[in-house]
Amino acid sequence: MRSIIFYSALSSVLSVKAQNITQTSSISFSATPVSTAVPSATVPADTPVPGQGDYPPVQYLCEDGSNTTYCPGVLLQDVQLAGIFPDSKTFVDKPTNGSLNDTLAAFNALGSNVSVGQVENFVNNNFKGEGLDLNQIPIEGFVQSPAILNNISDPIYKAWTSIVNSYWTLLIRETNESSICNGQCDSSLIPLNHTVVVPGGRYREIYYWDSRWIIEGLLKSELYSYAWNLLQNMMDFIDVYGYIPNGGRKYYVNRSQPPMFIQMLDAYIKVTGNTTILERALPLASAEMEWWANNRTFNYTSPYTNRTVLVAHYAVNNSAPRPEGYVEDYETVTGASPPLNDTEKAELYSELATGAESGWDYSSRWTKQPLLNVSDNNPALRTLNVKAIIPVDLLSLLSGDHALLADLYDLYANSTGNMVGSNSTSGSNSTDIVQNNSTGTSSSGNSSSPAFYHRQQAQAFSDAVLDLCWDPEKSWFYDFNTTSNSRSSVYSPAGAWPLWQNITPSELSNNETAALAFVSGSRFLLGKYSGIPSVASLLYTGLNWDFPNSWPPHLHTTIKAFETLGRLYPDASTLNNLTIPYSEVAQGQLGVQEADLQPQPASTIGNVTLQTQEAQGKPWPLALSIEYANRYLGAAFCSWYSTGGAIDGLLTQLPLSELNATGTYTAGQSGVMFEKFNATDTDAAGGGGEYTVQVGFGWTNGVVLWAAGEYGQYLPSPTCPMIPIIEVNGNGNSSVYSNGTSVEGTGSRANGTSGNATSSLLFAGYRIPREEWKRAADEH
Ligand SMILES: OC[C@H]1O[C@H](O[C@H]2O[C@H](CO)[C@@H](O)[C@H](O)[C@H]2O)[C@H](O)[C@@H](O)[C@@H]1O
Repeated sequence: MRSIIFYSALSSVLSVKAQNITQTSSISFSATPVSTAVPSATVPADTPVPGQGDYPPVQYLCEDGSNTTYCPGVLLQDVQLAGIFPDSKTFVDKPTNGSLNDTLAAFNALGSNVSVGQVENFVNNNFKGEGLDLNQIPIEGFVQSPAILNNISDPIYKAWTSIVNSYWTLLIRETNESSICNGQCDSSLIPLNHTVVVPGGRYREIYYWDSRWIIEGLLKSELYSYAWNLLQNMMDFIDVYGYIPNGGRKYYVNRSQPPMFIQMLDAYIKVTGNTTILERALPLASAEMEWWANNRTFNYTSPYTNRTVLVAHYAVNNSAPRPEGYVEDYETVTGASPPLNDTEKAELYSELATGAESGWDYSSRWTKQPLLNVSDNNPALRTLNVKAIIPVDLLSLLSGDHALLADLYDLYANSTGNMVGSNSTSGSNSTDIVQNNSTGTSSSGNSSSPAFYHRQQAQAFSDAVLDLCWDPEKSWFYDFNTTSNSRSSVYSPAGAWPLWQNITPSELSNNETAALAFVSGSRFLLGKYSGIPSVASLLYTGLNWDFPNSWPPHLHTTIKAFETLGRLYPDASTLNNLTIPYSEVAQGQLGVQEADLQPQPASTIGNVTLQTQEAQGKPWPLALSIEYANRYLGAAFCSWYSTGGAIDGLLTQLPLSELNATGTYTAGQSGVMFEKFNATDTDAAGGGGEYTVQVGFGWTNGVVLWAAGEYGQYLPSPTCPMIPIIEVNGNGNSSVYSNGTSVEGTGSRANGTSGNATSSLLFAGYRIPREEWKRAADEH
C-alpha cells in the first residue's frame, strides 16, 4: 500500500517560502587552511617498490588511452605501493603541477625497478596538494535563524543546532580552475558547473547518496539555492554519463551509489514548491532509472512463490584495485592464500568495487564469512559476494523512486498543462519530448504515459520486496541471497527501507500486534545499547558498516519507517515500557542469539537513562521516533562536545584533562561532527574499516538539522555519559554542572548544583579505551 502524495496545495503555500530568503545575514568567512600530506617513506629510500611487473589490466574508464595518474596502471600502482601516504585516497586527489605528458615523462625517466625514494621525489616534484582542485568559497544567502530553531525547546540543543546550521560554510566548494591549469594539468576531479557541498575530511568532492541527507539539511537551513545547485550537478552527471557516479572524481565513474536523485528532487519540491526544475529533471530522472534498468536489474524466480520477479543488485565491471583504495585492495587480492588466479583476482576486484557502489563498503551483508578476523578486514573481504545479493534497501529505493517519479510527472502535467510524453518501457532512450496535454490532467491512467510506466515499475519492485525480502515469521525485511536461494539472516537497518518507501506487507497494515512485532528488534536495541540503536548490523566484524557503527542515514530512514507506522496506526497505543527484553523480540528477527550479542560496556553508559521522559505517554510510533532522534542528537552533540565544542554564553569548553580523556580529541579542535557513531558509546565516533573516521560531515549535519527540526520540541537537555556538561551560569563567568551524568564522587550535577570545573574527582570513570573494549568484546 502506498500513500499518494498531494503536492498542489503544498506547493502554493511553500512557493512563498521558497522565495523568502531575504532574512539573511552575512557570515564571516575565512577558508579552512588546507593541510596537505607530504610523501614520507616508511622504509629505507632505496627499497624497491613492491609489485613491479604485476600490473592490472587497463580499465574501461581509462580505455581512451589517457594513461592518467589516477587510472590503475604502472604509475598509479608504483606510487601507491611505495607506501608514502598512510591513506590511499591522498595521491589520487592530487592535481599535477604540469601537463600529463610532462608528468608521465618524469615518471618514465625513473626507468625500471623504481625505489621508494625515487617515487617520493617524483611525487614531491610533480604534484600539488590533494584537494587543491576545489576551492572553499563563502556562503551566500546564509540564514542565521532558520525556522526550525523555533521548534527546539532545549536551549543547549537550540544553540548547538544553530552552530551546526553554520557548518555548511565549511563544506561549500567550487572548481579551482587555476590549480588544474584550466584543464591543462591532470586531475581526477570532475569539474562541475555548480557549487557543491562535500561530506568533509578525505571526502573532498561531491558524493551521490551523501547528497540525499545533505539536501535534507540544506532545506532545513533554508539554503534552497545550494540544494538547487546540488540537483543541477546531479542532472549534469546524468547528462554526461547516463547515470550518477559514486562521487565527483573520475576514478569513481565505473560505478554509482544508492539511487537517491529522485528522492532529493522530491524533497526539494515538497519544501520549496518550486516545480520549474521538473522540466529538466523529469527526462533525466527517467534516464537514470533507465540506466539502473539496463545495467543493474534482472528477473528472478522466487523460491517462495515460484513467481518471476523484477530485482536489482549492485554490480560493477572492474578488474583492478579501486584507485582510492589501491593498497587495501591490492593486499586483499594478492594476499590470498592459496593465491588467486587471474580470473579469481578480477572477480574479487569487481566485488570490492561493487561493495563501494552499495554505499556500504564494507559489511557482513555482503560477505560469506564475516567473522573471520575482527582486527584484519582482508579475510572477510576475500569472501565478498555482493553481486549475488539482492539488497532489500536497493529494491525498496527503486520502487520508491519510480513511485515518486510517477507522482512528479503528474505534478508537472497538472502544474503546466503539459504532459511529458510517452516514455518508455525499458530500452527507450531518455530524451522525452514535452507534449501539450490540453486537459492538463494527470496522465496516470494513460497506459503509454510515463507516470503509468513508472507506477508499474514501482509495483514490480515492491512485489519483489514483499516476495523475496519480507519474512512474516521474523517480522522484518532481509536481503535475498541468490547463492543460497534464500533470505539472508543478517538483521540491519536496510530492513526498515521498505516501510520508509511505503511498501507495507498486508500483515502490518491492519494488525497493531504485528506492527509491534516489526519494531520489537528496534525496541530491544533501544534498551540494550546506550548509543544510536539503528546500528549497521549486530555482527562485530571490524568492517565499516557493521557493529558498533551507527550511521546518520540509518537514523533518518529508521525514523521514517516509524513515521509510516504512525500513519498506519494513527491511534496507536501508548506503552508503559518502550524497551523490551530479548525474549520479547519476534523470534529469529535479530539473527543472533542473545548470548552472541556484543555487550554494552557499563562504563560507557554512565547513569544516562535509556528512555526519555518526553517519549512517555505518546503513541508508540512517535515515542520510538523521539527516542531515536534523542539518541542521535545526543551522540552527535556529545562527540562534538568531547572534541572541544563550546557555545558562547551557554556552554564552556571542557578542560583539557577531560578532552584528552575521551580519546577522540585532537589538539586545537573546537568540536567536530563525525561521519559515524558508536552504538555503545554516546560520546564516541565510530571506527573500523579502511580509513580513519572522518569529520565534517555532510550527512551528519543534515540529519542533525532534520532530526532537531522534526523532533526538537520533544528533546530533553543533552546528557553525555562520561563527560560533564559545563554550563555558563547567570553571571556569565563561572560554571555549573547540569544535566550531566553523575560521576562518582559528586552526585550533584544532575540537579544543576555547582561543582568544580577542573576537579579531577569528578572524572573518576574514564571510558575504556577503544582498543581495550575491542579486546573485551573479542574475549566475550
Ligand atoms: O575510499 C573508500 C570509500 O570511501 C567512500 O565510502 C565511504 O564514504 C562515502 C562518503 O561519505 C560514503 O558515501 C560511503 O557510504 C562510505 O562507505 C566511497 O564512497 C567509496 O567508493 C570508497 O571506495
